[in-house]
Amino acid sequence: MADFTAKLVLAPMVRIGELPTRLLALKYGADLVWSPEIVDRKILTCERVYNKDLDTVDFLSSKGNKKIPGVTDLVFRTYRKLEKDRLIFQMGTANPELAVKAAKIIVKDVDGIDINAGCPKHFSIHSGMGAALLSTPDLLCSILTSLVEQVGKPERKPISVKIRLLEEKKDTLDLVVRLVKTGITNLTVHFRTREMRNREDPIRDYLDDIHKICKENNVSLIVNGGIRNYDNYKEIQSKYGSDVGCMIASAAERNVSCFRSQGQLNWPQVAKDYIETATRYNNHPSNIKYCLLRMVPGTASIHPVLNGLKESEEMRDALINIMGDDGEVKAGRDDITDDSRKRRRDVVENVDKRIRVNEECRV
Ligand SMILES: Cc1cc2nc3c(=O)[nH]c(=O)nc-3n(C[C@H](O)[C@H](O)[C@H](O)COP(=O)(O)O)c2cc1C
Repeated sequence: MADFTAKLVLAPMVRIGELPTRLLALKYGADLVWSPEIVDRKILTCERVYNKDLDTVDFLSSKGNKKIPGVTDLVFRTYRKLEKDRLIFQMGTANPELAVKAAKIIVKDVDGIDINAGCPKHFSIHSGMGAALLSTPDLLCSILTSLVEQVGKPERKPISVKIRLLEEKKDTLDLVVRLVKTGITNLTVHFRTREMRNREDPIRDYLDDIHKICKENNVSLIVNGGIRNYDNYKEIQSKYGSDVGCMIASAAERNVSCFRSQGQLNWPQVAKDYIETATRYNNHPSNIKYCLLRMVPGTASIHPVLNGLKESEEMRDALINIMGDDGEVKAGRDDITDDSRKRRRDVVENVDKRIRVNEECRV
């Protein structure tokens, strides 16, 4: 059974936390990785398929993907050989019965089920999910106890929850006291309130109180919010206790090697590693592009090159053959094929055109 105590983990992140990012996070030193949030109703439309070409387990939706019509029906993919014992599946739900039904579909292929009770986005809260559950603690506790009794115990898999701070300390502590009695194994607290943005400093004023309640009830605590890298994780542990875990989101979105105890790698190296992993596991090109454009700084000359590409192989070519180790577009490479040279010329011309247009706009 996955143990959360004192672990350094990759946060759940919609779109970012697909298989390639999770595998890289594990490679670079994360102890556990969270899937992006997937809502119960979506899981209920899925069929489990073993993908023998990739050796992955895929969950395919019979309803397709509304955002990219006709393009993909892949909802979730896991590579058990590397993720086994380390993958926590995050679910969005506002209904105990649906949560249990959905969890039963997925539970054998993951190592824990986490409930999202912290997302402040409209799509979550308008249907009572995410941070809306902080205002309906009876419902949240009933979801958690149902999952613990009907899925966690029979399948021997941990059930956990991720929350944010409430406006008042007392309300937050009252909620924590209730949550730790539901049978959950771990509590993750994003130490910001629902109204706070990620760029604001987290509030850790009563982390000790939350930690004490967790400890007394044998529930592990993972601290989230503003943690940038491995050294930060060690600082948090030395300040708040060696049994405290840490979860990283935004910093891993920018550079997933932040989990390395030896210090993070430079972004071009990580981007190359990412594209190799993403193409190997046949990740969707639009998702590859989305993730790459978050890790490649907007000031790097390869950024507009990537921005102009659609196919995975083109992005791979751009990062492996066109970009130098410094993250800039290389000049004068003669060891590349005619095809990639032509494509390179096209994209470089494209960049030149964009630069010219930008400069003309500034005048
Ligand atoms: C791109 C992105 C997607 C996110 N998606 C989710 C999600 O699916 N579920 C969730 O509980 N939180 C989600 N979050 C919130 C993070 O898990 C985390 O709580 C928050 O970013 C604070 O951590 P940080 O300061 O390390 O960024 C997301 C954050 C980002 C940046």
